[in-house]
Amino acid sequence: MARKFFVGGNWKCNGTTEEVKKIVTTLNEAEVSHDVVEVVVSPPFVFLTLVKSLLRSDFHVAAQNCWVRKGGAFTGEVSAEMLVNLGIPWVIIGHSERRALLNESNEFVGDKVAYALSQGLKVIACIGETLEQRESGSTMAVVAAQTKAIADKVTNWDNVVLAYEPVWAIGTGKVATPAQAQEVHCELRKWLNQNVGADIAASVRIIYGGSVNGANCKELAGQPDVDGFLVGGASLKPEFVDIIKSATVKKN
Ligand SMILES: O=C(CO)COP(=O)(O)O
Repeated sequence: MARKFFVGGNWKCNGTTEEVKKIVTTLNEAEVSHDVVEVVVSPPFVFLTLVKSLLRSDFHVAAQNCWVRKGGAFTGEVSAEMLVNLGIPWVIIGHSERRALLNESNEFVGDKVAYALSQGLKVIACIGETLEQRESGSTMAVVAAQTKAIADKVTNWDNVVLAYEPVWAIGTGKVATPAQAQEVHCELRKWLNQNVGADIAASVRIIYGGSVNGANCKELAGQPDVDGFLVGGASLKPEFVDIIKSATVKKN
């Protein structure tokens, strides 16, 4: 099965109403065919309905997190049921900023992914090693353990996109080289093949995140196991359109 190129824009904790409207206008005017690329933008919770109402219908919206189980007495949380109720199709789970700053463990992330899927959401599940882990040679062990915690709880991977985001590349301007990204994506696909199944390994999209911009996206997109991007800083700028258009590299 061909893996459709996927470009996500993670706006993180950024934006005002005016800025959000401006970004959406830029996206709506972009000459991009959804035949070659699936585009999903992820504003903060408070802007989800605004973005959904203004954004072109061939692009979709993701929340940046959701609660691990059914909603209830969990002050400050937003449940998967609420996202479904608002017609939000996607959610990002396990971003390294949440893993590091909010102590989300591999198991907690696995539980969240499983619960969100069970409610009908599609999930962008994030994994990735720190600089220290890379330098000590444990990159694959780390990302395999993160992926295993998801695989332990998930049987149907149809609605999962795996985002490999090395922590040392996030927001640092220090992008992984195309070879570094390809190496990990290829190993992850092998891991999925051995531990989850051949069909799933062949069909799951593994996207790269970490300092992707308009200048480096094409070469990264040219790697056989790079199926798209999860973009932070550059997704707030007009160059996000160039990143979306890097999908055409796969067509050549
Ligand atoms: O964390 C990221 C996307 O989720 C990547 O962020 P940057 O593109 O700003 O490095």
